[in-house]
Amino acid sequence: MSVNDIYDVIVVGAGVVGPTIATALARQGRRVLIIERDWSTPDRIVGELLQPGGVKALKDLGMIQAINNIEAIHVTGYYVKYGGQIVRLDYPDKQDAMKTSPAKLVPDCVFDGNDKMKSDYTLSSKDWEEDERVRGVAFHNGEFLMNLRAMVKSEPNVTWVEGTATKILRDEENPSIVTGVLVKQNLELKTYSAKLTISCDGIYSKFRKELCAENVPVVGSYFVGLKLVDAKLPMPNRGHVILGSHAPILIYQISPHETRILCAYRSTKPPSQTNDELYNYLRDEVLPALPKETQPSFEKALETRKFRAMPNQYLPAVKQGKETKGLIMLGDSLNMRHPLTGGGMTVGLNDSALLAKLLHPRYIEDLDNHEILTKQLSTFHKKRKNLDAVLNTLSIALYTLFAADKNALMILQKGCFKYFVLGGDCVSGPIGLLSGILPFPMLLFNHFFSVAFYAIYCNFIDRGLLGFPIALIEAFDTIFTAIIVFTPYLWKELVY
Ligand SMILES: Cc1cc2nc3c(=O)[nH]c(=O)nc-3n(C[C@H](O)[C@H](O)[C@H](O)COP(=O)(O)OP(=O)(O)OC[C@H]3O[C@@H](n4cnc5c(N)ncnc54)[C@H](O)[C@@H]3O)c2cc1C
Repeated sequence: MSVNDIYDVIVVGAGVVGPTIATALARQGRRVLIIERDWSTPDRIVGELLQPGGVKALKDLGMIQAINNIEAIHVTGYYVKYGGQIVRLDYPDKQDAMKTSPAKLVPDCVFDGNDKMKSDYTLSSKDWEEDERVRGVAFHNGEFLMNLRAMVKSEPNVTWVEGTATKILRDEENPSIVTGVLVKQNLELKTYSAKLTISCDGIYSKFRKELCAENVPVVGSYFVGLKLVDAKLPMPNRGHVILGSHAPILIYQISPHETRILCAYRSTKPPSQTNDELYNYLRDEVLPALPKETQPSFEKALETRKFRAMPNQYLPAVKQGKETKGLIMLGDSLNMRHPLTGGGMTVGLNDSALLAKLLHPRYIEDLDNHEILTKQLSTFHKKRKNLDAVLNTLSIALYTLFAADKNALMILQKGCFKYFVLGGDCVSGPIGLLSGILPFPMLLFNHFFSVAFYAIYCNFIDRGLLGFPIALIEAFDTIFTAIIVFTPYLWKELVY
């Protein structure tokens, strides 16, 4: 075992979030070590659609170039299909986005490296700049990551190593203080020390239990991913959401020839591929629900039987810096939500931008000043809440409605679609919330319960005069269900 230099910061994990916080802190003059177990291009089905709120955070971090030269596809909103009906949801106006930027959480802080973000931004073509609406972007997750990694590696204050962090090291005299990590590099164990360790080790984080052993992720369902080749989509440059009696299906183009399809699977256990259950579900329930023009590419993908499943987990964030000092969780190791709304990277990148601002040397000169660090982490916990409460609660609530498996949820699902059909604020509000542009929990509350009451109203109309008594009973059940699927999550997100 060898003892290496002491760094200001160790970042564990070079996925989506790790390189951004490492780069931001290095640009503030900190000496940063970033540890990743595998620097080669990952091939994953996660993190392929970045919402406009995430694009903005990436700009804020001075790393917008990471979406360059990867044949990324710009995204202008959503296409939602419910049975035979279709509704188009456009992302919000840029003007609204300017007024409500989540990146303005700490308005008076500017990155030292801000100038770097002006150059070479392929998607900031005239077309992009002149579009009056904000945009999202879809890409190969692996290629996006490789751009982020190239950027962090090029920072003069950054040292990078390939190895697996195996243990968090604590001060012998005061074990509440984290002093670094033990890393397995080839077959050797190395000790790296730092004033601050930031763990961005993702969904299966080894280290989140160091902060709070009781806060464990809950698997709600699975997503099964397939890659479609040269798929025809009814509305290109949009995320496609297909609703019906099946669990929700998501489709978005990730490169000129490839399109991702994620099919939700209502199970808390991974779907077995050893029998035909999954194949039959995809063939019998998913295929007929898809838009006609998309079906041929799906059929081809189905025949390859190359299905990849990922768990959809929920994990509320805990307050950091109190009991364990010198260790911060960021990204999926801190907080997870349902991927249906594609909010994970937006939360992670906004958290990264906010944390970097709060750790700027003008606020905390020495990162081992635990008193100030605890204060800044408390501010971090408070300031991240608005955006994160919106994206996390919305993801869980929408999934519950869209994967409806009981009558009250089906009423809510139908009502939600009909609410979108109304247009105006009934679209701009929800899509502004989902895109990470409107970080207002009360707005989410208003829209959610407007959907619930509208769903009840629509159900009364559908049932007619004769069905009034049934509709009345269903009204109580629906409002009760709406409260149960929504308020505990919003409460957890805002209060803890
Ligand atoms: C099915 C699915 C689809 C999703 N789709 C989207 C989407 O379209 N849009 C969106 O915004 N979000 C999406 N998400 C969420 C998104 O992928 C995550 O929020 C995001 O990747 C989190 O970034 P991260 O850096 O925290 O973790 P990751 O990106 O997973 O990075 C973790 C990194 O840490 C490394 N690592 C782990 N342990 C160690 C260790 N011990 N030592 C060294 N290195 C280590 C890993 O190799 C990896 O590189 C999806 C999630 C799922 C499950």
